[in-house]
Formats: sequence, structure tokens, C-alpha cells
Amino acid sequence: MIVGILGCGAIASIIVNNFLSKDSGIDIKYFYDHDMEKAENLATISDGIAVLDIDDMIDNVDLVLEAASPISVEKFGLKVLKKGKNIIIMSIGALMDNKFRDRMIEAATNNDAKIFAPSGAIVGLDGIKAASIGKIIKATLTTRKPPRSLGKLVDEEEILYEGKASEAVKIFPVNINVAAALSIACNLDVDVKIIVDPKVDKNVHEVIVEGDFGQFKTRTENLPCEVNPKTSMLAAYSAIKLLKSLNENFIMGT
Ligand SMILES: NC(=O)C1=CN([C@@H]2O[C@H](COP(=O)(O)OP(=O)(O)OC[C@H]3O[C@@H](n4cnc5c(N)ncnc54)[C@H](O)[C@@H]3O)[C@@H](O)[C@H]2O)C=CC1
Ligand SMILES: O=C([O-])CC(=O)C(=O)O
Repeated sequence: MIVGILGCGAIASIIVNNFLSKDSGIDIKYFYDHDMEKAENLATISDGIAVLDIDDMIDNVDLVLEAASPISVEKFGLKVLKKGKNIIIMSIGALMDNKFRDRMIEAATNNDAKIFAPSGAIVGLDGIKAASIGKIIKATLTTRKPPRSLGKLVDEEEILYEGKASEAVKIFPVNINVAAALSIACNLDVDVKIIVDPKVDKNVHEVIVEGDFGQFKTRTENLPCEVNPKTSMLAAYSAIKLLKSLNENFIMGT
């Protein structure tokens, strides 16, 4: 499978380093970033090709892995799908807009392509997918991050946001993809709280879900990526696992 990466920052760099051995049947070959130097850096590490025009990437790959920004999904997502290419989307916040999501799904359906959204920085999406077969009554997300992960300077913990996920993704577009993932999986606009806390050094996400299956609570204490502390390592790992699973014949978990 030939893969192209859209957005050559923190997540992309972890993914590329994991696939360097090339024995997985997955060849990450093309790199696009509006900062050409970033695309060139990853192309050099992996003996790949940095492109100036994203079409030169889309035309030559089986799958595009987006790890750039919600805007990049809006800009390029439909184009990828209309060319019949699969896409993995990290910037899931872009899919909170129901109309845009429907257009993406329609383009995928009409062009025999698939949209994959990895579980990212939270745990529990497996359970939520199973729970959604019944009725989900309530879902909440509490995200607690250190000041450097939220670009804030505070001495004491502070609630930055409390409300619905649909509003949170507009205010924190690069920090709350997990709220979008949760909402889409539950088919609910989940209740979100975002806290900046100088006492934590990890990106912590707590998820509580109630439904006719019962109730569960998950808590993830994620190590932030060195180069981009907004982003948790687990998010990059989830994309790597998803990519590998596309070539596997045994799928574990929902
Ligand atoms: N699903 C999840 O759980 C998570 C999702 N994310 C999201 O994944 C995305 C990537 O995260 P990181 O690698 O940490 O970000 P990053 O900021 O380290 O890297 C993003 C790269 O994409 C490039 N880029 C941004 N917009 C672009 C555009 N329109 N066209 C071309 N290149 C563009 C930037 O120049 C940069 O090199 C972000 O949108 C982030 O919010 C991050 C963490 C968790
Ligand atoms: O990586 C994380 O901890 C979660 C995050 O930033 C996001 O939801 O986009």
C-alpha cells in the first residue's frame, strides 16, 4: 500500500519513524506540507518524495494520511475521496460539521473509497462503538492539560471551556479532536470540560459513557509529543496501529 502524508509535523514524524523498516507492506512515500521544508525533512528520512502540488501525491497513492489541520481536511478531503483514494483523518474536528461529514461520506460511497478516523488520544472508542448498538444516554469528556500543552501561562488550575463539543471544536480547533471523535461515535453532542492545570505534566482525558449497556469510565494519562506538546503520543500510535491493521487479516476489538 502506497501512502502519502498531508501535514509533516509531530504526528507524521512519529509515524514515519515507525515505518522506516518498510517490512509492513506499507510504503509511506509522498509528503505534502504547506511548509515545504517539513515535507522535505520527512522525505529525506524515509527516502520518499516531497511534493509541491498535492495532486502529485494524491494521484500516486492508495491512501492519504492527514495529520495537518481541520482546514486541510476541508480543503483536500473531498478531492482525495473523489479520486477514489482512501483517507485517514487525524483532524477529526473537521468532521463535526454534519453537512461536511455527509458530503465526505457521499464522496467516499460514490468513489468506492474509505474514510478512517483513528481513536487518537482517547481510550474507550471500542466500547462506545459497541454501546452504540443500544442506546447511549450520556457521554462526557474532561480534558486536563498542562499549560504548555494549551499555550497558557497559569499558576492555578483554570476551566477554559465547559459546554458542548460542537462549540468546543470551534474555539479549540487543534486541541479537541477527541471531543469530536467521541461525539461522532456516540451520535451525541457530548459535554466537554477543558481544564488547564499546572499540576499535571500529561494530557489527561476522562470519558464517561452511560447507556442501556451500563456505564464505563476511562482515563488516559498521555505523554505529550516532544515537538508538539498539544499532541499526545497515543494519537500518533493509534494512526500507526490503524495503518498496520489495514494490511492484517485478524482484527481485534470493535
Ligand atoms: N485525533 C486525535 O486524537 C488528535 C488529532 N490531532 C490533530 O492532528 C493534526 C496534526 O497534529 P500534529 O502533528 O501534532 O500537528 P503539527 O502542528 O505538529 O503538524 C501539522 C503540520 O501540518 C502542516 N499543515 C497545517 N495545515 C496545513 C494545510 N492546510 N496544508 C498543508 N499543510 C498543513 C503544518 O505546516 C505542520 O507541519 C492536528 O490537526 C491536530 O489537532 C492531534 C492530536 C490528537
Ligand atoms: O492529543 C491529545 O491529547 C488530544 C488533542 O490534542 C486533540 O483532541 O486534538
